[in-house]
Amino acid sequence: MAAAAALRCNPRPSAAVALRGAAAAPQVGNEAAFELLVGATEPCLRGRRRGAGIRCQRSAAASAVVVEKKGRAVEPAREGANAGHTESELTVVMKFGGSSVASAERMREVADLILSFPEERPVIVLSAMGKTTNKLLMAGEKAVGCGATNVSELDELTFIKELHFGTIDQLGLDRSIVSGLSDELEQLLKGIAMMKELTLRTRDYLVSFGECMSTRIFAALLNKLGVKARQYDAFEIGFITTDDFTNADILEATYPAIAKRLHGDWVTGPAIPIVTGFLGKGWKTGAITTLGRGGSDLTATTIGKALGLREIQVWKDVDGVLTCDPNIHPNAKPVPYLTFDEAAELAYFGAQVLHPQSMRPAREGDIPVRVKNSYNRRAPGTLITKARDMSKTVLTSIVLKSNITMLDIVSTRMLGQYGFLAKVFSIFEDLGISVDCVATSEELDHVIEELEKIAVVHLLQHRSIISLIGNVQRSSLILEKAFNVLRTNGVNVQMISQGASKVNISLVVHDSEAKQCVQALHSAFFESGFLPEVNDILQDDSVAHSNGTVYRH
Ligand SMILES: Nc1ncnc2c1ncn2[C@@H]1O[C@H](COP(=O)(O)OP(=O)(O)O)[C@@H](O)[C@H]1O
Ligand SMILES: N[C@@H](CC(=O)OP(=O)(O)O)C(=O)O
Repeated sequence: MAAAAALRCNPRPSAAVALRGAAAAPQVGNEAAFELLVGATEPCLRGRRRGAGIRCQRSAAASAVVVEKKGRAVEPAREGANAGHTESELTVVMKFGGSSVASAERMREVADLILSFPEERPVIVLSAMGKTTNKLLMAGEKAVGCGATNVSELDELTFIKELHFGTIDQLGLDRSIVSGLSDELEQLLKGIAMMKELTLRTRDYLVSFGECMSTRIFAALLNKLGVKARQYDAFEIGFITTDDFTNADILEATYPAIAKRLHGDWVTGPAIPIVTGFLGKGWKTGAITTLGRGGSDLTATTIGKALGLREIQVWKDVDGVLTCDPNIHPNAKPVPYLTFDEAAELAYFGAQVLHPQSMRPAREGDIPVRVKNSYNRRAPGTLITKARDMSKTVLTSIVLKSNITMLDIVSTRMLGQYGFLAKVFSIFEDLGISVDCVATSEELDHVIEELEKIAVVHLLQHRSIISLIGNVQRSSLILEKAFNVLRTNGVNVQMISQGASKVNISLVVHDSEAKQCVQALHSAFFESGFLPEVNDILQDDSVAHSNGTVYRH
């Protein structure tokens, strides 16, 4: 597991506690300091996305800027989330994650679920079956050292073949749907074994087999059920990305390209499009890229925006976005409504339920996102929109990101605050490391070596970031309650930071105390009657959207 880092820059040795800063325009006063929170796998940097001038995780800023500059999708996409749709148009995108399509039985249920909405004309986005992506990665790692002759015997390869061919058999489909891909996969693993290396580019090609196979099987199932479906590999229909293998960003050209292809095909011969999630094509290399783990959510929202669909649905194995990770607290309960900002913040700070970049296209297209449970269709889920009534909201959700490394940086030279901060950022930039993506200790070593030329650097490992997502207009109330809980539990908070987006307060604590902290905070905020309004909201099954439309579950 890659280490993550929280970074605290203190240009004035006298400043004791680092409280926020904006990298774009550090308005730090004489006594204040500057701090960053940086994460390995997800971004946690204040100000980073707001123009910090450094490379962002997943190069998100790059593509986002292009999108914003050039505006939204072109024809035939419709304007706005609520544009009227004619019979000839696709209406929603429904994304099903790996857990939703993990077996033949699950595929049947998902087919049944889709068909239970006869009024919809959906685009379907699928992830790889179950844990296929992990197995493919493991097979690749093992292939590097096992020798070409032993590849066929790799447990992971056997598992993947059995899962997919077994599913095909149980569904009464033809094995030829994926046999070519299966052979190609084995060949690729042999190639990796011969080369004794697994590059990021090869890694993306390798994991693409998961989505390529699941979508072929599912399209064949629908066709067998008498429902016309057409399979698409995202990298063949216009998902154009940067060439940042394993973490590619979707480029602007994607929107008109996929709109043209999907809409055009639908009009000439209606068939439910079944699209591979997670995958794209690098614009320079032409090679298969992936959008980062969990990237199928982003595929779905990209399609939603491109086609100007009425709604984006992401079907998971939980009853929506919950008040915290259910693996940390069994009493985590669904959050009925969220804004795009809240959902994005939640995802950025580590809630596994949504891909960190996935809210961007939905927000830009103003398309509501509904998070639903494919195992429990009747659960209302979470509706994510541009705005919601925050008057009763205090706290929405608590997110934990563990295994963070904190860098305490104290200036040793008279560079002045601005110069010092600029230098700190440029060190990361020069090393080609995203400050929120300091992935390995080796990378950290280089950073520290450089930083030590201008500062005294303390490395504090095994830290966790606890993010309190909610109404920061009520930050005093949140902090009062949170510190009360932490004090009662004898926990020492090592850093505190409030996001510029006004929906997030982050606390850094030691890893060993983090889980217990989240549990205590969850109990205090969501289970002790402190927030009766949450229960009020749960009773209410509708919410007024900013444009006056009332959405109902
Ligand atoms: N705040 C949260 N709300 C809901 N689920 C969460 C949260 N934090 C972590 N999770 C985890 O995220 C999982 C769902 O995300 P993911 O596995 O990516 O779904 P899928 O593969 O179906 O797209 C849940 O099973 C849950 O364990
Ligand atoms: N299969 C990819 C992409 C994805 O989105 O998966 P899921 O929807 O199951 O999180 C992954 O495991 O990362």
